[in-house]
Amino acid sequence: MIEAVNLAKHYGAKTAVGGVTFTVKPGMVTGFLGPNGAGKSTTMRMIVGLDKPTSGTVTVNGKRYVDHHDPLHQVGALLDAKAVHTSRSAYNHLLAMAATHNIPTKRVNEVIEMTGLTSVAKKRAGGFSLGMGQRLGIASALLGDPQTLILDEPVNGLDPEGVLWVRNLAKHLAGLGKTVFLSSHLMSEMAQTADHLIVIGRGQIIADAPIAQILAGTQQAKVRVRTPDVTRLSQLLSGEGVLVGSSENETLEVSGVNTHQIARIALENSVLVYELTPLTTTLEEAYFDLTKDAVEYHSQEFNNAAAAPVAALKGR
Ligand SMILES: Nc1ncnc2c1ncn2[C@@H]1O[C@H](COP(=O)(O)OP(=O)(O)OP(=O)(O)O)[C@@H](O)[C@H]1O
Repeated sequence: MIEAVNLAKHYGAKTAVGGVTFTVKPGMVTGFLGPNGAGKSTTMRMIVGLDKPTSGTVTVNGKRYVDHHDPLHQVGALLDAKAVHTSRSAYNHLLAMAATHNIPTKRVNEVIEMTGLTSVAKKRAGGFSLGMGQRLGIASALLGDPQTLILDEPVNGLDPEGVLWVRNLAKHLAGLGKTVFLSSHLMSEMAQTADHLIVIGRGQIIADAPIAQILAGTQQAKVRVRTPDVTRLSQLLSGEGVLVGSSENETLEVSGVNTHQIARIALENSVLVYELTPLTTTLEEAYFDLTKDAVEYHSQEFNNAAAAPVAALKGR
């Protein structure tokens, strides 16, 4: 269990985390989402005592991280996979960590095998690829078989097999009753892994809810309707609380009425309908909707001007 109360971190005039209160519960996977610079890593670093809060408190399994006598058994964290002694082998890195908690060598071998590092365990960690480094970071987090796991971007750089493995691992650990808190920018992955989401933007909590509630609550459910009589059906459906949009020929996207109501209105007015499909909101859509006012670093949109040099090259 992780409990943050009014947790804040300021760097001079910059507010990295602006007084957040949340609980990460055991027995489920909690995803931590937010735009670049939103405060995810700073929050995670404060949980494990790497950054000192400016104000507020955060505890893991009931105590501040620094007050635990056996921190590796309490909380395993992957925060920066590059934070290893580069000339040390993966095996020796884990062995050194294990020695601090009297963890037997058998467990070092176990986590090496679990994370698929067996063939490179005796190689210099400094020469590892991004993905192998991530695997070593995850192995370090698992070493003490902790009750709470904190994984900052664990699938970053992993191959598809590794991504699937992290997903199954997170679910498995949550199934054992552990607290699993992980961040990712990969929405489709988060949608398949997390039970609960905490969304942060500009250092403030934007949402803290089960994933199903976030998907259901952010946007009105839409129905895609295909009809040759777009204009007439739009007029018939338009009304209070009903929004009708048209994205392509013979297609309407309608919100505010369900499929049954649309079918009835079409039938009563003899309008032919080819298709009625309830559209489900993806986590990506829900995320964009939630964070639209909290994005600090905006990317340039692709337009014809931006694409011009590419088009010019192609034309050569
Ligand atoms: N040591 C520091 N000194 C000054 N500012 C910092 C420091 N660490 C973080 N910040 C700032 O605090 C804000 C939050 O950063 P943080 O790394 O927590 O965001 P994040 O949500 O993890 O972002 P990303 O998704 O890009 O990893 C950013 O504006 C960042 O520039």
